[in-house]
Amino acid sequence: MEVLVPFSTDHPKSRLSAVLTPDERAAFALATLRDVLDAVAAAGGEPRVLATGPVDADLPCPVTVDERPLTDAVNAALDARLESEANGRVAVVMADLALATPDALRRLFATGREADVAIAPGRGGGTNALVVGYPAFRVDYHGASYLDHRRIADEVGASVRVVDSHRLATDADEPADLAELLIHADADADGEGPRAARWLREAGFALDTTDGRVGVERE
Ligand SMILES: Nc1nc2c(ncn2[C@@H]2O[C@H](COP(=O)(O)OP(=O)(O)OP(=O)(O)O)[C@@H](O)[C@H]2O)c(=O)[nH]1
Ligand SMILES: C[C@H](OP(=O)(O)O)C(=O)O
Repeated sequence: MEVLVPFSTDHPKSRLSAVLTPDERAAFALATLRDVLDAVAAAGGEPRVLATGPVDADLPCPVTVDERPLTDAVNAALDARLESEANGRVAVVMADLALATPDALRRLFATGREADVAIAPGRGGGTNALVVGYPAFRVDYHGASYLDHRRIADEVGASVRVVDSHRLATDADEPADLAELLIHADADADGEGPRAARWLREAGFALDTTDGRVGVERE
């Protein structure tokens, strides 16, 4: 299954600007993208990065550059693929799913074969990953896009399955998400763990468990 991985090269991860400089945000976003591409390939998907501009790095898969906003770029890519492939399916997996594992993605892809649309919601109402096998379905990202995607599927008569996955629900959007990333990368790491968590540790981030909800602190 082809797996589109949208990636913003413009001002990535602006919601992390309180804790990371622009160069750090770009490096962290790239580390996370690489983790996601590896996990997609290990799950049997064929990743393709859908980027807003050229990616200044060697990536293990093709890159399509489309400067349009996220929703327009993804819909154009879905159109091109679903029209030409009868019964074909395309997945869209966000590049900031720092905890995505091959197992979690395999489950997403398998669920996507059982319905017209499979959605892995993000915490906070976003759509972190989906599989589309229904040409009339269109994405509409931002805001509570999980609810919007369910409504759109309903309107066009597409069946929906929801993938309930902690790993796919966690995206690296805000400083609190970095704690989530360190917690689970630490618990599951064999060897050095994924690049994104390693990058955070090397940048001096550690869990802050001193009081209340666990967060991150930086040396
Ligand atoms: N191709 C493409 N990808 C995008 C675009 N905007 C965001 N993305 C990617 O879509 C995913 C979800 O993005 P968001 O979390 O909404 O945005 P972000 O740029 O990562 O972070 P913020 O600036 O904090 O909103 C990430 O993988 C982004 O790299 C866009 O306009 N085009
Ligand atoms: C793209 C957007 O991501 P978020 O801003 O919720 O991370 C969404 O899932 O609709």
